[in-house]
Amino acid sequence: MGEIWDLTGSKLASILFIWAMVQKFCPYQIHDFIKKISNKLASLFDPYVEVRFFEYIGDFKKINEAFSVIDHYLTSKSTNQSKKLQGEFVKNSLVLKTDEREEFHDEFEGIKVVWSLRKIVSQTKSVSFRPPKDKRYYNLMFHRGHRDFVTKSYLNHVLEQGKNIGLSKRQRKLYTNCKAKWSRVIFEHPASFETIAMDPKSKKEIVDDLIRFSKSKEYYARIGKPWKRGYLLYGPPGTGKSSLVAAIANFLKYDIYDIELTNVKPNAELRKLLIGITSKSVVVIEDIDCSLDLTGQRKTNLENGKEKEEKKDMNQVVASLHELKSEAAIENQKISQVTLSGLLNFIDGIWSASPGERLIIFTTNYAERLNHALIRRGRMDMHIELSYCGFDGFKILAMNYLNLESHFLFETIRSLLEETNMIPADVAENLMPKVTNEDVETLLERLIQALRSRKEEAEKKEGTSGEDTSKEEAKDAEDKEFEEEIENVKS
Ligand SMILES: Nc1ncnc2c1ncn2[C@@H]1O[C@H](COP(=O)(O)OP(=O)(O)OP(=O)(O)O)[C@@H](O)[C@H]1O
Ligand SMILES: [Mg+2]
Repeated sequence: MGEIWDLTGSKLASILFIWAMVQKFCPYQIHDFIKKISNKLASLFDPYVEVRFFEYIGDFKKINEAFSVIDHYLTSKSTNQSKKLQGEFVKNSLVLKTDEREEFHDEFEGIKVVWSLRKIVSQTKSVSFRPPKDKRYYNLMFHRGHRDFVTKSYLNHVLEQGKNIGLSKRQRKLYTNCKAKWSRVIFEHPASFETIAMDPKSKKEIVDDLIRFSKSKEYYARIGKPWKRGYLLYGPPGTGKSSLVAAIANFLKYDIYDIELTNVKPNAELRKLLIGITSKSVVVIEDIDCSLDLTGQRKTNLENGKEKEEKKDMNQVVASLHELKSEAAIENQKISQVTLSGLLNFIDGIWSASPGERLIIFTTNYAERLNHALIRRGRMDMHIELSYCGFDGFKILAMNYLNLESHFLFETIRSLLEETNMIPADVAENLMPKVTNEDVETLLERLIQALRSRKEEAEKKEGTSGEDTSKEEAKDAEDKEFEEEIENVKS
């Protein structure tokens, strides 16, 4: 054994000596040539290919998206396998990651690869207070025989999975517009389909439609239509239209873009806003009927006497505001600048041309006031009515607010809800304790009381309207008698 080491040692010493001579006396061309040959020789004995994905592109200037997508993929897969983990607090929750020293072995369609997180330690001496940054990168190693498979199929799989994981984990945003600019806050609304009180059949239809839509990328491409869908939510105030918008965004894990049309000058600003809307988003225009110029029907109504008066009043208000020359007056003037055609262009034009899945939702209290062109199928594909609280809706609210599945008072509530109209917001309000320690029975009794008085009010109204009609009928009969008398006198 010792002899072998002696022999190898002396051979190694001779090779190093010759290499030193070559470096000293040979010209550079020969030097490079020998280097190339030695690299080729080395690759013959090393069959592995390595790919590095750096965290930053350039000099820490731009984040490499591939790195973060791979990070999502590996974090989700490796935490189940790794023996050494690292804990980090990310956005207020604990995330476990594979320790930097650990390798992660992945297998896809029978091909094995090895991932590791490495870093190039910075050698530069920093003059600032900040410590110099190390260059972190993910290293992917695989057999060179699988080069094509890994660089195409496997990496596509990693990027797709990583993107989906990233999207489901990201903190979603609520965007609102001030003129042509979006400002954003973190979107954290607790609404979900489980907590929305509405007819279970329509709820199922919406959920099915959303699932179908979110999985239909190829379908939309095949039929040559943009990957968009429009919903019109209509119903009285307090029936859950805004809550349903939040539940839809939560279900799809989309951002929300809440457009305030009265803040927008048409066309130019609307177009600018559009360009800023990203994929996987719900665009909402609440109370769309409140913008006068959006409703053709309303324009014709303005010709009617009562509405004419309203218009006159409006003009007076606007005029007096103008007199004040306040900023609010100028803003008010903008209301009339939003046009129906501007909005139709918004839905059909550039909006449709931009890639990615998007949902557009209009809400209104008066669906019948909207111009047909705006809500026809193809623009607003689903028309969803949110209405007064039924017994199914009540049971959901009782579960949300009281954690109550059944109670002997439920039957009384069922029959009262069948006999009278109460919006879910009012039912919910009655189920909320007004003082501490109010028990379930007291709250249900209060709701029953509210329903009974609502019913009595409705019956009284019906009674008075009945009286009114009989009064009118009596007056008509009197007039007729009077006319007949005159005719008789004339003849
Ligand atoms: N269908 C519902 N399911 C659950 N909660 C509801 C429902 N409807 C109303 N609520 C409750 O009432 C409150 C008001 O509801 P929401 O703002 O969604 O009504 P809306 O239909 O958008 O009213 P508006 O037409 O005035 O904008 C919500 O915060 C929610 O707690
Ligand atoms: Mg609302």
